[in-house]
Amino acid sequence: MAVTFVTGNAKKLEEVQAIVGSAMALRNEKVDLPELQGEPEAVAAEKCRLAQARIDGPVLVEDTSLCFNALNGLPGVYIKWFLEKTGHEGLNNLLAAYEDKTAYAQCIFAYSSGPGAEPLTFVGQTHGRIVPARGPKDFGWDPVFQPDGFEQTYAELDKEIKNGISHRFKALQKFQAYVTSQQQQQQQ
Ligand SMILES: O=P(O)(O)OP(=O)(O)OP(=O)(O)OC[C@H]1O[C@@H](n2cnc3c(O)ncnc32)[C@H](O)[C@@H]1O
Ligand SMILES: [Mg+2]
Repeated sequence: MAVTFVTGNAKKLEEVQAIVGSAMALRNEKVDLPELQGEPEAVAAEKCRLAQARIDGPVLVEDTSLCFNALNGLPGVYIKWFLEKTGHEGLNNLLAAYEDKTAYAQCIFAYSSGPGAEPLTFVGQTHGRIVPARGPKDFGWDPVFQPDGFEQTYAELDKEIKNGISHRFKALQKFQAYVTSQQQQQQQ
């Protein structure tokens, strides 16, 4: 049965489709789920329960955090509001008082196989640092995040390169490995 990926974010959906390709049957439902608070895994799991309440069958959601090491992981799951209210410059300014500009991007997919099933979570992280904005401004905080090992920001990197090293890619790899293992068990 096709898995329904629930997100209100068209750019996320594009990346998920590009990463998964034809390997998995995914359909999309565009629902604006509430922005929850708490620890990232708990937020992703609760988001999945809320999505499952609206969708019959297997459901997948993801929640993305941008975590500054100098701030012990904040803005974290609240990055959406920080970005919206302070912009790229504000994100840089948050770190003005600190030497340490390192950060990590984190994606947590939460999957429920059907109503009543407890969500499973799959975490992916990519480490890097926060820099003044460079590159196209069409996806979130991509212009201010420069992944380790690269001279370009996420926004400046070719899409295929971002999708081969990203927090989203790493989390999806784990999710896809889980799905494959489930399919193998069913065949036995
Ligand atoms: O409906 P959902 O899936 O929740 O979509 P959303 O846009 O609300 O997404 P989140 O709640 O996960 O909030 C994450 C924020 O980070 C942004 N974001 C997510 N993934 C990103 C990425 O790979 N690069 C840059 N910005 C990203 C996104 O636009 C939001 O502002
Ligand atoms: Mg959201």
